[in-house]
Amino acid sequence: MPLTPSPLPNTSPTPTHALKLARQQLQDQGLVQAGLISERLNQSWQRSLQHGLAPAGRPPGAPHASAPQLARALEQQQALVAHARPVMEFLAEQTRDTNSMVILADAQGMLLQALGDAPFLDRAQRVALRPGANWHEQWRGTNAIGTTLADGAPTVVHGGEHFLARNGFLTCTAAPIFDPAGRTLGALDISGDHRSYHRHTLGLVRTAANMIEHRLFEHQHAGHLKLRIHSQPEGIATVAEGLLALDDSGRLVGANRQALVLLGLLWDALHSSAIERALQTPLSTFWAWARQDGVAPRRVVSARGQVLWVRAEALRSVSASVPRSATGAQDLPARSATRVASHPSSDDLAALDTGDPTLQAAVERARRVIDKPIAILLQGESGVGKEVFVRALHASARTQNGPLVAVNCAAIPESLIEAELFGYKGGAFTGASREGAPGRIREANGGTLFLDEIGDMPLAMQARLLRVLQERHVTPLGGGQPVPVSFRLVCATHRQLRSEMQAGRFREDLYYRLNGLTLNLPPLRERQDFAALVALMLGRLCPQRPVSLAPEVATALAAYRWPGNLRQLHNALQTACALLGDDEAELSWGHLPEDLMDELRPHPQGSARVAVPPGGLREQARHTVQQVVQDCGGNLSEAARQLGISRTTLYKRL
Ligand SMILES: Nc1ncnc2c1ncn2[C@@H]1O[C@H](COP(=O)(O)OP(=O)(O)OP(=O)(O)O)[C@@H](O)[C@H]1O
Repeated sequence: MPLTPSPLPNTSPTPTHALKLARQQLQDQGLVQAGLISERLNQSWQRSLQHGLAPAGRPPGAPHASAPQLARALEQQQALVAHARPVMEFLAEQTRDTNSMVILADAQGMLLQALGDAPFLDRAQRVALRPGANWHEQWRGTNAIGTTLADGAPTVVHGGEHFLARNGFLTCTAAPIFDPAGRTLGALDISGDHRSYHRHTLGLVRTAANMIEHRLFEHQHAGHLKLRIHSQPEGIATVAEGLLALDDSGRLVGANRQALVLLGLLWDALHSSAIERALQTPLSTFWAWARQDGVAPRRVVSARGQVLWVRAEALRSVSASVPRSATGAQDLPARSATRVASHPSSDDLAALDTGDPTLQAAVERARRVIDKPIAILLQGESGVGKEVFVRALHASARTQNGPLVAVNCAAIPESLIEAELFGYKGGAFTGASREGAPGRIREANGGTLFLDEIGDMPLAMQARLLRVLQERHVTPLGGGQPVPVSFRLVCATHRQLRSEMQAGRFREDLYYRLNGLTLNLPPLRERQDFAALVALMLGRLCPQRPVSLAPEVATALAAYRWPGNLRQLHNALQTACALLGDDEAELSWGHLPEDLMDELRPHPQGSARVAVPPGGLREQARHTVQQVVQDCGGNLSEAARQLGISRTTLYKRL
């Protein structure tokens, strides 16, 4: 899905004589001479020809959804329709008495809703400009909705620019609508009689599509820390602002296009980019700003060196939707905007404590050394939450509040690790940039240096790191003056570092330098706070309403061995929440990822295991659903009732 640069919209109609000539060439030769019409229009005409359409023909068998099919599409796009509706009404009001209508289409080009002037609606009906009709380019050739969806960019298609001559009485302007993960949800369009063309319509439609994206973003990321960004303080809280949503570790989990453009990122930055890098500001600072409601925007500098203004918001308290801990021991810690920063029982470290004694002890011990010059070594299996722990530790510290700089020692090629850590002078080695680089250790000055997977650091590098830790100076590759550095050091590994040392793979002197305090984080199967953890995760994943596990699923999950630890649990719950119908509040077997479900489903007692049905559980479930729908004569409500699932879940299954 394109973000930028996107194809330029046609901002003004093609001059009449050029358009006439171009249509003639299209009709006679199927090709239009370059320069006569815009390149984008030409490409769309060519696509229309490739779809087998003829300019003078009728749309061949364009699908029109039946009433139940339309109802199902509206249900599937509930959030889009609900958030678009007020914006559409506003647009319809603005364009009243202009012989036009406002249309919402889904990502496949099916018209979902239409509002507009009655006389024009009559005429529009005749070219099937009504809910249920499909305006994908495949069926109608060049048209604003179809072409916008094809190009992922706003479009004006005026009069004879429509591929089908029969649509030449229209002027149409559409803009795409994206969700906060960059997926195309649909398109918003204003269509009218070609005499009602107005060049400001494009701006109006783009702004309206933006407003819908804003509403969807606020809805979807109500539970996350949100950043509103703009290049000017006055741009904050306008439709022009950029929006970013962050997870607990400061990773981007949602954005709008403006934010990505401001940061110079693409959609694939979601779930991989850390805000601390993108805006060069520690996550703890954003949390601190978020706690101070109503504060003026703050100035930050992006990784590209651009000055930006930020307002941080975290208005909702997770505890509001999280049920009481199943252990009954305590309320789950809240991550809320009203948290008092200096109170240890309500900081990020305290929030990790959901009742497991081993983890509780680790939190307590970490708290004692957090503001002292003592290196911390975290050990634990993959996915137990070592990185999450380090981020909480950094955010909860009172000293060394500078940046948290994380380096994954296993992910950097051995040949680059030295330059990455210690920096280099310009031109120090082949491929080095002319300006040189300060290195990650210097970047962590005044903050925390987190060396993840330290057990994978090559021996030669271990010697250099030891020197830096002893001398508290870094000397860049290629020479230069040693630079003094001061940082909190936290290392993590999924290996047992002592065994690595005994096997000769890890330097003994470095080992003793790193483990001022060693903390072992427990694997999930050994934790005693499973129910509380699940409740906490569900509260974050499904912030709009309380969601819980069906009792038999809760029992099976609690007994499972979780080889991927918290990461695996989080991912399983995330999938389950995504499959949850809007009217469901309980996660049952059918919501779990299939591979996990197959492992968890209880087998009958005794040594004889149940015979697996041909094709496995998935095939059996599919067969059962189809059979019941057939038995109910296609009545989906009745079938859903008999199957004991919601209609939404049934649609998804089908
Ligand atoms: N305390 C927690 N609360 C909620 N979710 C958590 C918690 N700790 C970890 N997770 C989930 O588990 C995922 C993995 O955590 P993290 O990256 O910290 O593990 P890790 O031990 O560093 O893993 P690895 O050794 O593979 O790097 C997180 O992205 C998050 O989804």
